[in-house]
Amino acid sequence: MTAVLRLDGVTVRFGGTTALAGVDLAVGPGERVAVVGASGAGKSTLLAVANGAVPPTAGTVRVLGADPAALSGRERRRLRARVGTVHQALELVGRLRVVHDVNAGRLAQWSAARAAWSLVRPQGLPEVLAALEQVGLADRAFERTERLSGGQRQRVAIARLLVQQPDLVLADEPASALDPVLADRVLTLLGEPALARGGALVAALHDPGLVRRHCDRVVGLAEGRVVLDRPVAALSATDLAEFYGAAT
Ligand SMILES: Nc1ncnc2c1ncn2[C@@H]1O[C@H](COP(=O)(O)OP(=O)(O)OP(=O)(O)O)[C@@H](O)[C@H]1O
Repeated sequence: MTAVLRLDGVTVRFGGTTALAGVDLAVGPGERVAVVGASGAGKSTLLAVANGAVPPTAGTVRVLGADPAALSGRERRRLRARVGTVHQALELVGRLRVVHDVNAGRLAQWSAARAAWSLVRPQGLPEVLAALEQVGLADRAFERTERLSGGQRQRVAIARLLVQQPDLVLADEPASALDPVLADRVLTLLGEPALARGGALVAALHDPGLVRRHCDRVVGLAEGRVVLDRPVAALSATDLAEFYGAAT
């Protein structure tokens, strides 16, 4: 069975800082993996390596069966269309209207002409409005993204992923600015579509409750190393809390 995501001996160094140190990780179809660990443990770097944004200093990465570093520009673009990322910094374009920020999720699937025309006349509007409806923002579609609150922007980033329909979802603290009810809803929305297509969800999460309710497996990082890799069902009630406690 081909792993959706596979890291073998991945080390990432930024100058003198080692962000990841020899990480091995294989994520299979249908898995929902929580990446946990203290600030600076390497969670964001792991996600950045997985989406091809950061090349490993050593080791190999395979995303949906391909090595991003070995692909041509066109192949990399095709792979990017199948990987959905919710960044910690969200990477929305505040001056654009919400509808365009949501459609940015499909740019890698569109021709340059269609992408440009979409800024004049938004393409695929029914899907955009349906995605915004799912995150409770249908009435904000034509507002400028910069006028939304932090939690609302986070939901725009989720809607972008919903129209993209990726096979691998990489989410960096996707619910950090949301109230508990919305956080649960967003985690469900993020995971279900990818899993239904035999894909996977890998999410850095700070809330042990979200990990328990929405993930099957926990990978704990400390100083760039994997120090915990266990099914959620095998964690005792206090294990996670202890790991978070020990990791902070
Ligand atoms: N672009 C970069 N340049 C230099 N150092 C970096 C860079 N990105 C990350 N680092 C360093 O690598 C280490 C891991 O950072 P990373 O952002 O992956 O941690 P994290 O677990 O996601 O933290 P947080 O929970 O605070 O987001 C840290 O020491 C960080 O300072």
